[in-house]
Amino acid sequence: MQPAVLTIAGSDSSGGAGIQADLKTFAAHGCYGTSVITALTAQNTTGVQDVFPSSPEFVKKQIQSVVEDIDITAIKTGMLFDTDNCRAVAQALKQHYCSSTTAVSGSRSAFPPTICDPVCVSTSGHTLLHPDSVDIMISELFPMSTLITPNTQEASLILSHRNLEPSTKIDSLESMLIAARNLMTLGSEAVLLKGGHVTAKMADVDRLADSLCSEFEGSGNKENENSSGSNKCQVQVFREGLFGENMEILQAGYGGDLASTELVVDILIEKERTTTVFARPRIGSSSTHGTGCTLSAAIAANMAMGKTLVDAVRSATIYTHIGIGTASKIGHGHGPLNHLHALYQASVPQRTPSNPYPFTTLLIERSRDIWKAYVEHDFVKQLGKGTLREVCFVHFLKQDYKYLKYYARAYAILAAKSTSFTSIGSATQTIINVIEEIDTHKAFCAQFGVTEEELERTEESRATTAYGAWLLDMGLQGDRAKLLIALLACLLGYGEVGLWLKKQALRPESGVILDGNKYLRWIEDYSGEAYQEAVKTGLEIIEAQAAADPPSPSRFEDWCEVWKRGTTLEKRFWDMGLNLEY
Ligand SMILES: Cc1ncc(COP(=O)(O)O)c(N)n1
Repeated sequence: MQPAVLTIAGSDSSGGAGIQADLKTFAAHGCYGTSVITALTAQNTTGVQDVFPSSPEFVKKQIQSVVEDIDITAIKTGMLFDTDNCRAVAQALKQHYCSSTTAVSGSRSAFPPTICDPVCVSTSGHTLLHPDSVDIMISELFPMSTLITPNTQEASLILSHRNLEPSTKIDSLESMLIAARNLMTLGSEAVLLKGGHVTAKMADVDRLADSLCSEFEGSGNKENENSSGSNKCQVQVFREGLFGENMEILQAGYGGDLASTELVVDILIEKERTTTVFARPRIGSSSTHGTGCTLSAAIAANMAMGKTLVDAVRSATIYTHIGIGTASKIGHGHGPLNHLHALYQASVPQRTPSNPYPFTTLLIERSRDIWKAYVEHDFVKQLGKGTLREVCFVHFLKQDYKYLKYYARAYAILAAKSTSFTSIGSATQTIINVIEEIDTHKAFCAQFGVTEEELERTEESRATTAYGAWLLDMGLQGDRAKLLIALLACLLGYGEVGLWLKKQALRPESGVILDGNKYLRWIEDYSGEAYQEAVKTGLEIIEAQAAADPPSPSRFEDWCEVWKRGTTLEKRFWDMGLNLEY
């Protein structure tokens, strides 16, 4: 299925914004792009040199030609330039979509999802919509729009035309929320207010989420990727490419100041009580020409593919973010984004100072539930409280001893698949580390009355064999990256568990106690410097691999499956520990 999507916008001769950005974005999403040109611009990355508008009659004709022949699944509008063209667009669309006998005349439900990007002024400061046309755009186009997507400057301009607050500067998340709510009164079904020009930090996002939740009588849920079950209100916060829950291990490796990371935040309001906040790290780049066009085109394409509005906006913000992050320098001014990144590589954000582990963050985010089930397993909690039955711990230790043999052998395969002395060396070093870890194991076991002979004689449990054999299989399948990811779930998970337990111990209500805990040494080992250093090295290797050879979307999906499987097998290993299953 290749849904047809229509853009009604201006042409950008430099190819970064307008019609050209839209068509590339549609293509990148697997949609068939059609276009109605409202104006030609003589434009490049340094500015707009001239504009030559299409006549309103010709705009209407183009729309009729397209919609009478092709079944359009979503529409986006961009630069409309003047009052006559705004009217022409509204009339032609109404004429087609509201004249059919089945359509409720004039009602928005007659239209395909319609995204209105109220383009008013170019980034370079050139007028793209006559100031006296703003009123017509509001009265004619907003009521037929599923979503409008102004930036803060456009929002100020639009609101000032209706004497609504804040008519001047929108420079904080609080003023963005007020503006977005006021924009909701202008007739569109939903509003996405883009905060690219607003400076925000993590604490600002938390404060906004808290105030939204308390405003809605605490029935909202500000957890990442969760929504409240109540249909009365919904508050969601998406933090993309930023460390979230159960990512102690990534934050520890980061070593910077997360609180000072500059974020870009967009606010989506669908209904009075349905608000979604999208936050991501700001990329310091001059390749931002056409960002607004690209975002609205991506939302339209995602909706044409059947996504809900929230999902469409979420993936469009990620698509656009990666487009900025992977852009090549083109032209002498504000260059275009890389619209086609999704065709060649998966949507993995670039490494930045605020997140040096974007690939790993994405892997964890993609299978967050399994990861949480693994690192916050009952076995781990009981171990932290010191209530874990000794027989379970000993059983686990014996099986872990068996497992580590597979683990070391898998690293030997990794060494064989490595082509530089550095990578051969680091795989070999891990084998040496594992052998040293075995000594710790033996010492532990001795402490619990288990001799080395008994360890060797232990029968392997099914969970151990399944996990170990799978690791070796991943090694034999060919892709070095796949093997690295297969090994990562273990390396990272134990580091996370060590740090998580240490953190829990600071919260008396968690019940985790380190003083007098008979498993303290285990916790100390995995939260200790040596193990954490090994984790850091592992993270560096996997991130370097992903950055040096960015995966295609399908290869990335394969990798996600490997990660998910590894995490599941780890979780089953704890299950086995608790249930003493052989
Ligand atoms: C044809 C056309 N449409 C839209 C924009 C806005 O894009 P930007 O805000 O990046 O200048 C533009 N410059 N040209």
